[in-house]
This record gives sequence, C-alpha cells and structure tokens, in this order.
Amino acid sequence: MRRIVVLGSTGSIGTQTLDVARRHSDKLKVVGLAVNARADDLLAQARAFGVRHLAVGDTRLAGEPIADDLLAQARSGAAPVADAPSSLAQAVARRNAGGEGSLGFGADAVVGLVRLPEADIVVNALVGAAGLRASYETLAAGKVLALANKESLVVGGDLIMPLAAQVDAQRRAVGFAPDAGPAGALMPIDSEHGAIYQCLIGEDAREASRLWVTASGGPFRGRTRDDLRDITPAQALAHPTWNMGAKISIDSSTLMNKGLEVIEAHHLFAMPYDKITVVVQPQSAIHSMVEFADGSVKAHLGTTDMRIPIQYALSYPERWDAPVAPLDFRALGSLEFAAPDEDTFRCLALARHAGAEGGTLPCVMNAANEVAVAAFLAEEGSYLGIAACVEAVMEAHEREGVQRVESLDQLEQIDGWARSCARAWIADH
Ligand SMILES: NC(=O)C1=CN([C@@H]2O[C@H](COP(=O)(O)OP(=O)(O)OC[C@H]3O[C@@H](n4cnc5c(N)ncnc54)[C@H](OP(=O)(O)O)[C@@H]3O)[C@@H](O)[C@H]2O)C=CC1
Ligand SMILES: CC(=O)[C@@H](O)[C@H](O)COP(=O)(O)O
Ligand SMILES: [Mn+2]
Repeated sequence: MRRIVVLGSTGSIGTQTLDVARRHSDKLKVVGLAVNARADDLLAQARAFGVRHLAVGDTRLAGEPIADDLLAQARSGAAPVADAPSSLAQAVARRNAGGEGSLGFGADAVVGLVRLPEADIVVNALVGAAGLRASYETLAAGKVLALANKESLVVGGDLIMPLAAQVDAQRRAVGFAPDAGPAGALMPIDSEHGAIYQCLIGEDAREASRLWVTASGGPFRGRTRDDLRDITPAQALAHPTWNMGAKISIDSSTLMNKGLEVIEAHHLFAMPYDKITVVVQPQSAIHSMVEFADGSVKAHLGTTDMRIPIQYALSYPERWDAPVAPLDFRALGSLEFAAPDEDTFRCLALARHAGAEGGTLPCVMNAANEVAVAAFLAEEGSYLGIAACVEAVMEAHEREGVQRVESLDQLEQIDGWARSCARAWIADH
C-alpha cells in the first residue's frame, strides 16, 4: 500500500489523483488532503476516502462552521462505511489509519502535511510559486515528490534538484531501484515531463541529444498579435485539448506554459537550453520526445487525460491497469507538427531568456506572470498585457542585478518584490 498526501486535492490534478486512488484503492491509501478555500469539497473528499489529516490554506475559514465539521472528521478515526464490509474489516481499517487526526489552517499547516510519518508520497498539485516550499519540504523529509506544481522547479529548481538527488540515493541505498531506471524520488506529473521520463528509462541519459517538448499551440494557434488585442478570459480559458485549472489554461494560451515547461525540463533532465526544442503538436497525442546521439527518436503517446501521467507517477516502477481508454490510432487520423510562433506568443521567448540567464530571474518572471494572469482573469488587465508586464518586471530585475539562488527565504523575498512591481505596472497600464 502506498500512502499519499494530496496537496490541492480540489483542483484539476487533485480530483484526478483521487480518481486514480479510488480505482486502485488496493494499492493507494490517501492519508492527507490540503486545499485553499473549498472546504466543503475537502470535507466530502475526507469522508469519502476516510482521511483524517486535513489542511486549509485560507485562515479565515478557521472561524467558520465548516471548521467544526472538518475537526469532527479529523477526530473520527472511522474508515468510510463503503470500505468496511464487516465490523472486523472496519476495526482493521481503523487500526491501520494510525495516530491522531489533524486539522490546520494556513500555509504552514498545508506544508506540515508533507511531514506526516504515515505518508510515503506527496502529490503536489498546488498552483503557482505557493507550491515551492511544499516541494522542498517533501524531499527534505525524504519522501517521494509526485510533482504537478511546475512552478516549484521554475522558481526553485536549483534548490530542489540536489535534494531530489539525495533522496534518490537514499532510496537506492535501501534497495529501491528498478533494474533500468532512477529510484523515483521526484516523479513528474506534467504530461511532457512524464513522457520524457519514460522515454529515458533504460537509456544512458548522456546519450540523449535533444528533448522535443510538444505544445498544443493553445486556443489562439495561428492568430496574429492584432487578433489578440481584445481576447476575453472565457476565450483564453477554452483550451483545445486539455481540461485544466484556470491559471495553467491561460499560460497554455500565451505559451508561457511551454516556457515554464522548458525550464522544468532543464532542471529535471539536466539538459542545456539549446538542446530543448518546443514543437507544436496540435492533437496533443505525442506528449514529448527524446532524440538520441545516433539519430533515433523515442516518443511517448497516449490519450489526452492527466490520469495516465498521474497514475504512472504513483505506480512507478510498476504499471497498473489503465485509468482511461487507451489511444485508438485508427480514430486519431493525422499528426501535425509546426514551429511555435514566438513573435506573437512572446511569453515563450521571455521564459527561455529567464531560464538561460538563471539565478533569480525565473522566480521574477514567474511571479510577474502569476500577477498578470490573475489580473487578466479578474478583468483588471489585458491579454497582451501579460507578456508586457512580465517583460517589464524582468527588465527591472536585470537592471538591479540577477542573483544566485541561495535559499527559500531569498526566493520568497524576491517573489514578493516582483509581485509588487507587477501590480504597480498593471495599475499604470
Ligand atoms: N490541470 C492540469 O491538467 C495540469 C496541471 N499542471 C500543474 O499542476 C498544478 C495544479 O494545477 P491545476 O490542478 O490545474 O490547478 P487548480 O487551480 O485546478 O487547483 C489548484 C488546487 O490547489 C489549491 N490551492 C491553490 N492555492 C493554494 C494554497 N495557497 N494553499 C493550499 N491550497 C491551494 C486549490 O484549492 P481550492 O480549490 O480550495 O482553491 C486547488 O485544490 C499547477 O502548477 C499546474 O501548472 C501540470 C500539468 C497539467
Ligand atoms: C496536460 C499538460 O501537461 C499541460 O501542461 C499541457 O501541456 C497544456 O497544454 P499546452 O501544450 O497547450 O501548453
Ligand atoms: Mn504540460
């Protein structure tokens, strides 16, 4: 039984993770759940999965009646009735649940769940740089990090990857290492990175000469800059192939998502930026590809459903029964490929620049993007303003001097500076 904590359990990745856990309840046990504000949904999930360690990011909810219900659930110690066909089974399930339950409010309570002694794997499905500390603390606690929160690596890859290498070595030392593959301390959930991870298994990573990161092209593929002037949130949220949370959907439409993924790939696979190439693949059937020194290319394909990479991150090195119908190539028709239009979708080039410069610039770029995307969604900023704001804040940071990444505290301080800068820029435009 693999015991998992799901941070961001009410979101797109979080709910799909719970669906995988439901389908494989003989192999996965959910022991902790965290959300930001959807506390009613959290309570329903906790009851359905018999979870007694709960955290809510929004501290204002601590004084609401829902807090009493959550506390009752945390203290209940009862396995869900559906999982306990007899009183004996229920008694065993109660004993296995172990320890006292817990309920906490605020960012520290959310991060605190990663240190639960009964947790083996933490699924980080938080959104934005708010997920960085949880990623760091998961690996610092020697646990497996199943990572959807790509912003963690974009901002703090320099801190996270050395920790992941340590946990990988610890797991290898105690005998957890498949014959042909890494020990699985950091399992990427992002579809492209899950794909590359699988293409590299059984290979000598030093023989990989290029990573081909695929992009759908987003809802505005083929449009000109002029076409993008009056884009509304509803138009930008309508992703052509994936059903995702709001922030990543906007990032996909601007190609910032692909820029974040290039930086994520650089950290995860130690690949130089000039050997990471983005290719538009509008069907989103090829999730990414790895080219090797001898000219061979391995591609990973699958149904466009995140439950496949989520499940693989949890089952590795095993493969469990498919959570969705596999791809039917007869129905797929053709596969198209194109170069991305980086003049129209400037966020991709900005992110590449931030990644290549390194240090604290990706942190600044990411924070400015988060603020500009939130402003656009709140109809307080324009669509084209997203790239313009990111560029202006990056330039300001470069003028002041990009720093080497030293610590989480340093990153949080620079993130705060970039957010203020971005808010000021939006107020002025
Ligand atoms: N969705 C997808 O298909 C993919 C997503 N990703 C990445 O996965 C991450 C999650 O994306 P997605 O699931 O789409 O996002 P959603 O917006 O759908 O969900 C975010 C989840 O995180 C919770 N949350 C947000 N902020 C906090 C906080 N400060 N403290 C505690 N909980 C918080 C939300 O709680 P509440 O509901 O209470 O607000 C919600 O449960 C992102 O980094 C994204 O880039 C990567 C690949 C694909
Ligand atoms: C499902 C997933 O991994 C997303 O990150 C996806 O890649 C978004 O689609 P785009 O290719 O349009 O960015
Ligand atoms: Mn992706």
